[in-house]
Amino acid sequence: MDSHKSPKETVLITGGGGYFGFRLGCALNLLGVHVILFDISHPAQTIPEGIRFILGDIRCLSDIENAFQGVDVACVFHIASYGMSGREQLNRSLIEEINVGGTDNILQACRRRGVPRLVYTSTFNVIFGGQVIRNGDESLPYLPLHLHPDHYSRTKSIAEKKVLSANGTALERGGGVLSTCALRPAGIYGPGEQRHLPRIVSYIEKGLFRFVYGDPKSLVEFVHVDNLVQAHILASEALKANKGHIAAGQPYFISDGRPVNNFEFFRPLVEGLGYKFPSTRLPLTLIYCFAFLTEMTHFILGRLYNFQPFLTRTEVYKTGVTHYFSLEKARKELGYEAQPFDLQEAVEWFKAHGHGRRPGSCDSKCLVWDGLVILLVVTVVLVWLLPSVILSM
Ligand SMILES: NC(=O)c1ccc[n+]([C@@H]2O[C@H](COP(=O)([O-])OP(=O)(O)OC[C@H]3O[C@@H](n4cnc5c(N)ncnc54)[C@H](O)[C@@H]3O)[C@@H](O)[C@H]2O)c1
Repeated sequence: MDSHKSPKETVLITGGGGYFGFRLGCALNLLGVHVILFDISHPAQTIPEGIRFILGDIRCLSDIENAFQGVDVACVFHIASYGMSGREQLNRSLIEEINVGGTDNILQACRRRGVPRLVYTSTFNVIFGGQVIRNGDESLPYLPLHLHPDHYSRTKSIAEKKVLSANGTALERGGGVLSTCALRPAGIYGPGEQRHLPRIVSYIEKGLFRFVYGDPKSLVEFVHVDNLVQAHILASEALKANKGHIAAGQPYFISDGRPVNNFEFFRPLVEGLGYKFPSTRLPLTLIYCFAFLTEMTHFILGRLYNFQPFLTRTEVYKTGVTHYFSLEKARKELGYEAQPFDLQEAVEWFKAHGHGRRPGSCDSKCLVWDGLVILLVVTVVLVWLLPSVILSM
């Protein structure tokens, strides 16, 4: 953000208590921007001086209106969302209320309060739903809503369309129109990331990371949190009149620009924490069936015990099926250049927080988990084969 020309600009970040929103808020604060973080939960870290935190729910219009009281917000970064991974993925009504209803409320508040710019944090998943995509670009059509394997991706797609079609709508205060754009990030990583990495580390530590799956040549992408911060700041600038509103109404894919096999990407984390990288490779369809069974079990038992599913179908696709996108449009129109990062910082973060293999620490526990994993695989194979055996009788 151009801190020299607009040092007193105020921005509001929904989901500002979360991993990415907080990181973006801190970066903008360092640039001299006035930052308001708006979230239903407090950030995990101490809030730096100069940043204001407002506790509130995007499902509640009055909470949002209160956050806008007494300030002229120049840009909203709409980052808050729900249902991305693990057990959250299976709570359909909450996902819809937050991702769709919450986005409606934010757009309405922007128009009422005369906020001229909004950057929406979308996802690769609005396009990808398990089909192979190599170097796709923004001309690709949205995945039809009924083909989404999960409700989070479906609702992110609905919300992105709402955000982009709100571009150019009249503001009720101060004249002018609302300019909007959407950034579609790959999987986010970085030090202190709390959504994916701790889950992976806990699987490694429990000895559950005993196999990989899918084609070793399959490629996916990731984005370092600071590259994503850079992209959001550039997108906010590219919505301004002095940049010809070039980003207005536009979506952009954002990644590190380095397609990589999902499991190879995590190799430095596994080995950096002192564990052996698994050599067993299972077929993708087997794991997909297993994920399906896990989801069914959660559907039946989830009300009694809301356990964390080992993997969901969407997670199997996202990790095992090739999909990567071109950064050309983001480079040309936003000036985005991905910086080189790797998982080393994250490894150091986990070590500093007491993780890492101690000699002889997991051998007996691992035997138990090996037994359980074998049992699960056998169950899945049986459930998989049973219908065809019955049909052939
Ligand atoms: N993490 C990834 O790998 C990934 C990949 C692609 C896209 N995204 C998108 O990036 C964004 C940020 O992801 P993240 O990993 O930082 O997620 P996160 O879960 O750390 O942050 C989301 C924040 O939204 C807040 N929130 C949820 N419901 C809310 C509500 N009703 N009102 C106000 N705040 C609410 C949460 O409390 C949380 O702090 C999300 O929009 C997500 O869809 C993430």
